[in-house]
Amino acid sequence: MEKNVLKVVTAKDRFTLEFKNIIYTVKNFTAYKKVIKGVCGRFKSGELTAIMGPSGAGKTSLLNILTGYQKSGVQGIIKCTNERKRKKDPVQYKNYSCYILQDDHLLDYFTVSEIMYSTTKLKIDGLSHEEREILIDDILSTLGLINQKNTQCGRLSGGQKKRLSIALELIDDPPIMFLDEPTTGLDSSSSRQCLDMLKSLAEKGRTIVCTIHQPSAPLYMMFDHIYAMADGRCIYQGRPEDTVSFLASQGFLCPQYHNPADFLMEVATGEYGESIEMLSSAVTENNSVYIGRDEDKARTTESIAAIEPAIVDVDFSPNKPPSEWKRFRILLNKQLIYVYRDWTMARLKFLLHFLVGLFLGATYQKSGYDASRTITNVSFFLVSVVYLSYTSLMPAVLRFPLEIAILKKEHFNRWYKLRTYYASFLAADTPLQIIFTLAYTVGSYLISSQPLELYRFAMVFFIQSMAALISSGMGTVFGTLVNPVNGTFLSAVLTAVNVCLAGFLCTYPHMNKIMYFVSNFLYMSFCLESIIQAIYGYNRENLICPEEETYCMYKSPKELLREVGMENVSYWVDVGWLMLNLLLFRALGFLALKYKLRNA
Ligand SMILES: Nc1ncnc2c1ncn2[C@@H]1O[C@H](COP(=O)(O)OP(=O)(O)OP(=O)(O)O)[C@@H](O)[C@H]1O
Repeated sequence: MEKNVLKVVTAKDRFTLEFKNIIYTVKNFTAYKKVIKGVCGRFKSGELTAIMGPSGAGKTSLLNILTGYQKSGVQGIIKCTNERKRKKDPVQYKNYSCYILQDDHLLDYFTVSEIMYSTTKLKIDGLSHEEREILIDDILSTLGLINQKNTQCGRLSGGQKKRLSIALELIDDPPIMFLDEPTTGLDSSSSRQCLDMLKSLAEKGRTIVCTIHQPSAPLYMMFDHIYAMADGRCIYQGRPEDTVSFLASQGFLCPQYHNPADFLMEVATGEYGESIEMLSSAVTENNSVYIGRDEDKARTTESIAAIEPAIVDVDFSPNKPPSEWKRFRILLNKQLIYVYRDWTMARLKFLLHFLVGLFLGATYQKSGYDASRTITNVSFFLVSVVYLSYTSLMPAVLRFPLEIAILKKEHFNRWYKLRTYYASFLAADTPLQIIFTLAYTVGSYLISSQPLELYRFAMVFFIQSMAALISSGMGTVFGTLVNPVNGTFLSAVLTAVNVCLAGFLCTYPHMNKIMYFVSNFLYMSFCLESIIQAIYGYNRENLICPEEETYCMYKSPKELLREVGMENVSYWVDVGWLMLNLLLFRALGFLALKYKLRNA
């Protein structure tokens, strides 16, 4: 398959984006603030457009609105038209666009070629291995990344990461591209390379819109269309070479040899007196001139006509995407490779769980059969459940904020559905949690001298795994909804409450009735109850009372069950409640992610 990524876009797939009276209001505690104050404009195919303006002017807000990333608080009309179809709704033209965010969220442990390959599989179905390789080489060569093909993403420079983010979106070749500050953090030569590449893409008929801070004069002149903003209003839109004459017509004379972009920003920030109101009114008047300019229309039609005869095999009908099942397998594979490569994620944790199991087992040695240490043994299981819960909860709380950044970008650009991502996450996370729990349970169970009966071991292992899985689910919810600091605090509070009400530090017969009722909803109380049943229930024989002890109160396991108020507890009912807890937190995790993606 011969494929050139800088192909010409057919007339039918050229999109023009028009927006009218866009108002964006945000709520700051009790007050409302208008961030965008009724702007209008048109971004055409074949043009590289820059949204410019001083910091806080509303550039990113406008871009978020045009991409459909920001929906709440927005009023106005966005219309996307092309030669054959009339599309009015951002949700519809979203299928033809991509949004490259300012921060490049990439998986550090994958090489450029691996991440490109897995993304081609997520985006396009039905290509052979060779065809994918050709497509990848083509895109990487175009973006000057071919020499970094085997470099890990984490080791790329800022500019290379930016180009890789663009390369990933070019795989399914969208005719509309939005980029938030593609040159921020790049030196002048990398900025030029980046704009050169965007310009080439635009010249072939794509609609390319990016925000930019304050370009140098040569970079400014590379754009086809400037959309300048200040204080939520548009203060100039037109060709870069017309900037100086427009400002002069409004009484702002640009000094000779001064960069027009700098001058525009100086005027925007009020260095030459109050200007925003006047300029935005002038732009509104001129809008009809720019938008409806006959000469422009003629130019567009002309350029399409000139390009069309050269078109070969360039239909933009979206590539055939793979089924969500295929995507699930690709994502799962990616997650497993990542877990394998990041040795702290699996190997280090496995080793630590095993060592801590040995350590705690040795600490509670003999407590499993010694009747004088029965209470100590119950505390051993409480400590085990707390340990396994906390070590599953905290990584999820800390990991998810990073995960969401990648998820937002990939989900927004239609790489996969949220449910596919979540299913692959669960499919990778569940066995991991179970393996970690096994690493802990084997050593701790044997060294603390618990009954050597396989079914009791299996019952304890099962409950401890449930504790780890439920906590991981809770961690997903906290990590998604709140920042790591608040997530850590919430986790600590929740664990402390769970420990207090687990039925050991304060036994059920001695517990306040309301607190006893509350404990019925806490997973740790079910965990402890069912483990005590597994160890001391099921007609366990009397424990051994050491010779040096004159009396062992809990020689009979039934006595312990009676004392802690658990003689009528059923292991399987507790398992049922734990399953419900698990389902609840996994479902909440999904809803939290959905909420987060909707309210990006
Ligand atoms: N959700 C929000 N809540 C409160 N204020 C907001 C919100 N979103 C944007 N703003 C405010 O709106 C203004 C414009 O923000 P925006 O990020 O669009 O500016 P910008 O031009 O992209 O700035 P910069 O170049 O510094 O990134 C800022 O004053 C910002 O604080």
